[in-house]
Amino acid sequence: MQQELLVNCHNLIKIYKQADLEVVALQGLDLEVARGEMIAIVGASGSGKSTLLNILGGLDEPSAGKSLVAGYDLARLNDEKRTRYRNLMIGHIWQQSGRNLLPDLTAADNINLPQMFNSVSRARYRKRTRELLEIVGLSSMAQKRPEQLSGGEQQRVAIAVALANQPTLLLADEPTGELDSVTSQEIIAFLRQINRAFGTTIILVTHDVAVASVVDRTIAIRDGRTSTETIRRQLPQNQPNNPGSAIIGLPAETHQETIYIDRVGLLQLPAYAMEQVPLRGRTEVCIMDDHLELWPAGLLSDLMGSVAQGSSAVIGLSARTHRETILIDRVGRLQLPKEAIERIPFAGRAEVRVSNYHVDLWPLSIANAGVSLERKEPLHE
Ligand SMILES: Nc1ncnc2c1ncn2[C@@H]1O[C@H](COP(=O)(O)OP(=O)(O)OP(=O)(O)O)[C@@H](O)[C@H]1O
Repeated sequence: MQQELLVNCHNLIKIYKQADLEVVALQGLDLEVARGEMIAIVGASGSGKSTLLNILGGLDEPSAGKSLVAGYDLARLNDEKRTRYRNLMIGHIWQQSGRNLLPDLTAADNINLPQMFNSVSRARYRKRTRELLEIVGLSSMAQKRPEQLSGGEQQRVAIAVALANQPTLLLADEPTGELDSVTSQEIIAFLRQINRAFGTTIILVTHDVAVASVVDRTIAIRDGRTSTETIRRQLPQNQPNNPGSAIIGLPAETHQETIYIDRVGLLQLPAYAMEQVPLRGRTEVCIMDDHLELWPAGLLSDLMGSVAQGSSAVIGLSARTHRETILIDRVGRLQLPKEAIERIPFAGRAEVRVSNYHVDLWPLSIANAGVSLERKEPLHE
């Protein structure tokens, strides 16, 4: 990742202890977020999304692992530093309006409050509140209490509250969970505008898969670990996606997934790859010069005829290509052969490309060459 990292978590672990019970909520999670990015975190209930957000927001302490945000080491904050971190660096938006806004205060006073806690002068916070109400399109609602506002308007005020102290990182935990789909889209689009206009880094937890088309990356968490990453890309027109492979069905703007590979080569293929290529049970791993190809076991021999007869120019494999058959389970989990991780420089992650008959894994450095991520320079206020 070329941009400055704002969030850098590695092997993050969170264990909750209750009486004699231990719940491992995060079990070795890796996450990197560049300054100015907007990413979504998705995952089943209980997968650890809120735990991660609470740690990043300084509301909870990690049990082990690296967790750095804007130079703050979240595992080593004393009370004073933690309060400063929460007040100055972080904006939080929750699903429930009651958690975002105080019901007895007007919209304007709700936005004033966090600034007053930060000892901002009255003149400055009133000016900032007026500006924020304008930004969220609610200037005329300044004196309304939350119950006098619609759900979408309440979340707009919540966004203004979260932005009050100009946070570096905005954390939104299911901010549209209680809204209808049209209002949800408006709020997500609005968060995107904030991200673009002010360069505020945003991490959004959501169940809404449509959000993937709005954010820069979507990271899926499974059982307290990062499992897949979907990057929204702009592929240049007329550029071959992958020389030497027939990638199917990728429009100019497409989603490609990056998966994580651990040190011993364990990985899980994304669901769509498993749906398109019948790899279940066993797969043949072909180690090419710069990437790996995973073929359904037996199919290659059928296509190439006898290996002893040489090579197939059509499918680009020579008889000398190193091949090995490995096991793969129903949900796409497998362990790459040692030789594969030694020969291909994955450095923990691979881009998945699905072809007609096979699934390819490319190291990011090679996969990214010539295919630029659609990113913008953050604007500062
Ligand atoms: N304070 C706590 N004490 C004990 N266990 C907890 C605590 N908070 C979370 N957990 C447990 O940690 C695991 C991860 O929970 P978390 O709330 O982070 O998941 P989630 O992905 O946000 O779920 P949801 O989508 O339902 O909000 C769960 O097993 C949960 O029961």
